[in-house]
Amino acid sequence: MQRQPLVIANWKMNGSRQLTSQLAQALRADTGLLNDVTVVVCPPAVLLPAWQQEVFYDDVHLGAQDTNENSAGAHTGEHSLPLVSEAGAEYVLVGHSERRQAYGDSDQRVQAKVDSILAFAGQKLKVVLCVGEQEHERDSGDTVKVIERQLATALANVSAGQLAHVVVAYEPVWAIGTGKTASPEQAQDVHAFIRNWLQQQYDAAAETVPLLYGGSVKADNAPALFAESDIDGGLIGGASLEPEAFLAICRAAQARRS
Ligand SMILES: O=C[C@H](O)COP(=O)(O)O
Repeated sequence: MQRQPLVIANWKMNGSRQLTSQLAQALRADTGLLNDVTVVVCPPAVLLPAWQQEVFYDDVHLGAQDTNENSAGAHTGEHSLPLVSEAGAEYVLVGHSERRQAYGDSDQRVQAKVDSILAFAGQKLKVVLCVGEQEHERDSGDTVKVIERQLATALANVSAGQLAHVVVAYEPVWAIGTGKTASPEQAQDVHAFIRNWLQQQYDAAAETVPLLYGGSVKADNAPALFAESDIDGGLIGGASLEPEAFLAICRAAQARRS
Protein backbone atom coordinates (compact mmCIF):
# COMPACT_ATOMS: atom_id res chain seq x y z
CA MET A 1 0.00 0.00 0.00
CA GLN A 2 1.28 3.48 -0.91
CA ARG A 3 1.20 5.77 2.10
CA GLN A 4 1.69 9.54 1.70
CA PRO A 5 5.19 10.41 3.01
CA LEU A 6 5.05 12.38 6.25
CA VAL A 7 7.79 14.56 7.74
CA ILE A 8 7.33 16.23 11.11
CA ALA A 9 9.54 19.02 12.46
CA ASN A 10 9.88 18.99 16.22
CA TRP A 11 11.45 22.27 17.21
CA LYS A 12 11.56 21.25 20.89
CA MET A 13 12.33 24.38 22.99
CA ASN A 14 13.89 26.23 20.06
CA GLY A 15 12.90 28.55 17.24
CA SER A 16 11.59 32.09 16.95
CA ARG A 17 9.11 34.19 15.01
CA GLN A 18 11.87 34.94 12.51
CA LEU A 19 12.58 31.25 11.93
CA THR A 20 8.84 30.66 11.60
CA SER A 21 8.72 33.03 8.60
CA GLN A 22 11.94 31.65 7.12
CA LEU A 23 10.89 28.01 7.25
CA ALA A 24 7.32 28.70 6.12
CA GLN A 25 8.58 30.67 3.12
CA ALA A 26 11.13 28.01 2.22
CA LEU A 27 8.48 25.28 2.36
CA ARG A 28 5.89 27.25 0.44
CA ALA A 29 8.39 28.03 -2.33
CA ASP A 30 8.33 24.34 -3.28
CA THR A 31 4.65 23.70 -4.02
CA GLY A 32 5.32 20.35 -5.66
CA LEU A 33 6.89 19.14 -2.43
CA LEU A 34 3.87 20.00 -0.33
CA ASN A 35 1.58 18.13 -2.76
CA ASP A 36 3.64 14.97 -2.40
CA VAL A 37 4.68 15.08 1.26
CA THR A 38 2.59 15.92 4.31
CA VAL A 39 4.72 18.36 6.29
CA VAL A 40 3.88 19.09 9.92
CA VAL A 41 5.65 21.60 12.15
CA CYS A 42 5.53 21.29 15.95
CA PRO A 43 6.93 24.55 17.31
CA PRO A 44 6.85 25.54 20.98
CA ALA A 45 3.17 26.16 21.74
CA VAL A 46 3.67 29.93 22.06
CA LEU A 47 4.72 30.03 18.38
CA LEU A 48 1.61 28.23 17.09
CA PRO A 49 -0.25 31.55 16.49
CA ALA A 50 2.72 32.86 14.47
CA TRP A 51 2.70 29.67 12.42
CA GLN A 52 -1.07 29.93 11.97
CA GLN A 53 -0.56 33.31 10.30
CA GLU A 54 2.07 31.86 7.98
CA VAL A 55 0.14 28.81 6.80
CA PHE A 56 -3.16 30.34 5.84
CA TYR A 57 -3.30 28.14 2.72
CA ASP A 58 -3.23 25.05 4.95
CA ASP A 59 -0.28 23.79 2.95
CA VAL A 60 1.85 23.15 6.03
CA HIS A 61 0.19 21.41 8.97
CA LEU A 62 0.76 22.22 12.62
CA GLY A 63 1.26 20.09 15.68
CA ALA A 64 1.77 20.39 19.43
CA GLN A 65 4.78 18.85 21.15
CA ASP A 66 2.64 17.59 24.05
CA THR A 67 -0.66 18.25 25.79
CA ASN A 68 -2.17 17.64 29.18
CA GLU A 69 -4.73 14.83 29.32
CA ASN A 70 -7.21 17.09 31.15
CA SER A 71 -9.35 19.47 29.13
CA ALA A 72 -9.00 22.39 31.60
CA GLY A 73 -8.17 23.18 35.20
CA ALA A 74 -5.41 24.06 37.63
CA HIS A 75 -2.40 22.71 35.72
CA THR A 76 0.08 25.59 35.71
CA GLY A 77 2.35 25.60 32.70
CA GLU A 78 0.44 22.93 30.78
CA HIS A 79 -1.49 23.18 27.49
CA SER A 80 -4.87 21.51 26.92
CA LEU A 81 -6.21 19.96 23.73
CA PRO A 82 -8.83 22.72 23.24
CA LEU A 83 -6.05 25.33 23.52
CA VAL A 84 -3.61 23.75 21.08
CA SER A 85 -6.42 22.87 18.70
CA GLU A 86 -7.66 26.46 18.71
CA ALA A 87 -4.08 27.53 17.97
CA GLY A 88 -4.10 25.40 14.82
CA ALA A 89 -2.61 22.07 15.90
CA GLU A 90 -3.89 19.04 13.98
CA TYR A 91 -1.28 16.62 15.33
CA VAL A 92 -0.02 16.02 18.89
CA LEU A 93 3.25 14.32 19.82
CA VAL A 94 2.80 11.90 22.71
CA GLY A 95 5.40 9.96 24.66
CA HIS A 96 8.50 11.66 23.27
CA SER A 97 11.47 10.21 25.14
CA GLU A 98 12.33 13.65 26.53
CA ARG A 99 8.84 13.76 28.12
CA ARG A 100 9.14 10.15 29.31
CA GLN A 101 12.58 10.66 30.86
CA ALA A 102 12.42 14.19 32.25
CA TYR A 103 8.75 15.02 32.81
CA GLY A 104 7.16 11.90 34.23
CA ASP A 105 5.30 10.59 31.19
CA SER A 106 4.93 6.94 32.21
CA ASP A 107 3.39 4.36 29.87
CA GLN A 108 0.09 4.87 31.72
CA ARG A 109 0.18 8.64 31.33
CA VAL A 110 0.98 8.23 27.64
CA GLN A 111 -2.07 5.98 27.37
CA ALA A 112 -4.25 8.64 29.06
CA LYS A 113 -2.99 11.27 26.64
CA VAL A 114 -3.61 9.05 23.60
CA ASP A 115 -7.14 8.33 24.81
CA SER A 116 -7.91 11.99 25.44
CA ILE A 117 -6.61 13.08 22.02
CA LEU A 118 -8.64 10.45 20.14
CA ALA A 119 -11.75 11.29 22.14
CA PHE A 120 -11.34 15.00 21.53
CA ALA A 121 -13.94 16.79 19.40
CA GLY A 122 -14.89 13.93 17.12
CA GLN A 123 -11.35 12.71 16.44
CA LYS A 124 -10.10 15.79 14.62
CA LEU A 125 -6.59 15.48 16.08
CA LYS A 126 -3.96 12.93 15.18
CA VAL A 127 -1.68 11.24 17.69
CA VAL A 128 2.01 10.89 16.93
CA LEU A 129 2.98 8.16 19.36
CA CYS A 130 6.73 8.09 20.03
CA VAL A 131 8.37 4.83 21.07
CA GLY A 132 11.99 3.83 21.43
CA GLU A 133 14.54 1.96 23.47
CA GLN A 134 17.47 3.30 25.48
CA GLU A 135 21.00 2.27 24.63
CA HIS A 136 21.34 -0.21 27.49
CA GLU A 137 18.05 -1.83 26.46
CA ARG A 138 19.33 -2.31 22.89
CA ASP A 139 22.64 -3.63 24.21
CA SER A 140 20.85 -6.22 26.36
CA GLY A 141 18.69 -7.35 23.43
CA ASP A 142 15.47 -5.87 24.80
CA THR A 143 14.61 -3.47 21.97
CA VAL A 144 11.54 -5.35 20.74
CA LYS A 145 10.31 -6.04 24.27
CA VAL A 146 10.44 -2.32 25.13
CA ILE A 147 8.72 -1.25 21.90
CA GLU A 148 6.00 -3.88 22.37
CA ARG A 149 5.34 -2.73 25.94
CA GLN A 150 5.13 0.92 24.89
CA LEU A 151 2.78 0.14 21.98
CA ALA A 152 0.55 -2.22 23.94
CA THR A 153 0.05 0.21 26.80
CA ALA A 154 -0.38 3.35 24.71
CA LEU A 155 -2.84 1.76 22.27
CA ALA A 156 -4.71 -0.44 24.77
CA ASN A 157 -7.99 1.44 24.29
CA VAL A 158 -7.59 2.34 20.61
CA SER A 159 -9.99 0.69 18.16
CA ALA A 160 -9.29 -0.24 14.54
CA GLY A 161 -11.51 2.66 13.51
CA GLN A 162 -9.41 5.11 15.49
CA LEU A 163 -6.15 3.86 14.00
CA ALA A 164 -6.60 6.19 11.02
CA HIS A 165 -5.75 8.99 13.46
CA VAL A 166 -2.53 7.41 14.71
CA VAL A 167 1.07 7.84 13.54
CA VAL A 168 3.88 5.89 15.21
CA ALA A 169 7.38 7.38 15.43
CA TYR A 170 10.27 5.05 16.27
CA GLU A 171 12.97 7.06 18.00
CA PRO A 172 15.83 5.08 19.54
CA VAL A 173 16.73 7.20 22.56
CA TRP A 174 20.45 6.71 21.95
CA ALA A 175 20.11 8.33 18.51
CA ILE A 176 18.26 11.49 19.57
CA GLY A 177 20.41 14.60 19.26
CA THR A 178 23.57 12.50 19.49
CA GLY A 179 24.57 12.27 15.83
CA LYS A 180 24.42 8.46 16.24
CA THR A 181 21.74 7.49 13.70
CA ALA A 182 20.32 3.99 13.59
CA SER A 183 21.43 2.32 10.37
CA PRO A 184 18.67 1.98 7.77
CA GLU A 185 18.65 -1.79 8.47
CA GLN A 186 18.34 -1.32 12.24
CA ALA A 187 15.51 1.16 11.77
CA GLN A 188 13.72 -1.00 9.16
CA ASP A 189 13.90 -4.06 11.47
CA VAL A 190 12.08 -2.19 14.23
CA HIS A 191 9.60 -0.62 11.80
CA ALA A 192 8.79 -4.06 10.39
CA PHE A 193 8.23 -5.30 13.93
CA ILE A 194 5.87 -2.36 14.63
CA ARG A 195 3.96 -2.97 11.38
CA ASN A 196 3.59 -6.68 12.18
CA TRP A 197 2.47 -5.94 15.72
CA LEU A 198 -0.16 -3.49 14.45
CA GLN A 199 -1.34 -6.07 11.89
CA GLN A 200 -1.77 -8.67 14.60
CA GLN A 201 -3.88 -6.28 16.66
CA TYR A 202 -5.79 -4.43 13.94
CA ASP A 203 -5.61 -6.51 10.71
CA ALA A 204 -5.86 -4.40 7.54
CA ALA A 205 -6.25 -1.09 9.40
CA ALA A 206 -2.56 -1.33 10.30
CA GLU A 207 -1.59 -0.68 6.68
CA THR A 208 -2.71 2.94 6.85
CA VAL A 209 -0.54 3.89 9.84
CA PRO A 210 2.48 6.03 8.87
CA LEU A 211 5.66 4.84 10.62
CA LEU A 212 8.29 7.55 11.08
CA TYR A 213 11.93 7.27 12.06
CA GLY A 214 13.49 9.91 14.35
CA GLY A 215 16.99 10.29 15.75
CA SER A 216 19.72 12.42 14.16
CA VAL A 217 18.09 12.45 10.71
CA LYS A 218 20.06 14.81 8.48
CA ALA A 219 20.03 15.71 4.80
CA ASP A 220 22.77 13.17 4.08
CA ASN A 221 21.32 10.11 5.84
CA ALA A 222 17.63 10.70 5.07
CA PRO A 223 17.63 9.19 1.54
CA ALA A 224 18.89 5.79 2.74
CA LEU A 225 16.51 5.72 5.72
CA PHE A 226 13.49 6.72 3.62
CA ALA A 227 14.34 4.11 0.99
CA GLU A 228 13.35 1.37 3.46
CA SER A 229 9.94 -0.17 2.85
CA ASP A 230 8.43 0.53 6.28
CA ILE A 231 9.92 3.99 6.90
CA ASP A 232 7.25 6.42 5.69
CA GLY A 233 9.05 9.59 6.76
CA GLY A 234 10.73 11.19 9.73
CA LEU A 235 10.38 13.05 13.00
CA ILE A 236 13.10 15.65 12.77
CA GLY A 237 14.61 17.58 15.68
CA GLY A 238 17.84 19.55 15.18
CA ALA A 239 17.78 19.59 11.37
CA SER A 240 14.27 21.09 11.35
CA LEU A 241 15.79 24.33 12.66
CA GLU A 242 17.76 24.74 9.43
CA PRO A 243 15.40 25.44 6.51
CA GLU A 244 17.74 24.12 3.80
CA ALA A 245 18.46 20.90 5.68
CA PHE A 246 14.80 20.36 6.51
CA LEU A 247 13.77 20.91 2.89
CA ALA A 248 16.38 18.40 1.74
CA ILE A 249 14.96 15.85 4.21
CA CYS A 250 11.43 16.50 2.93
CA ARG A 251 12.65 16.00 -0.64
CA ALA A 252 14.20 12.69 0.38
CA ALA A 253 10.76 11.65 1.65
CA GLN A 254 9.20 12.88 -1.61
CA ALA A 255 11.42 10.40 -3.47
CA ARG A 256 9.39 7.56 -1.88
CA ARG A 257 6.60 8.47 -4.27
CA SER A 258 8.64 7.78 -7.40
O1 LIG B 1 11.58 14.64 17.87
C1 LIG B 1 12.66 14.54 17.29
C2 LIG B 1 13.66 13.62 17.75
O2 LIG B 1 13.81 13.66 19.13
C3 LIG B 1 14.94 13.65 16.99
O3 LIG B 1 15.76 14.72 17.36
P1 LIG B 1 17.13 14.94 16.55
O4 LIG B 1 16.75 14.94 15.08
O5 LIG B 1 17.63 16.25 17.01
O6 LIG B 1 17.99 13.78 16.89
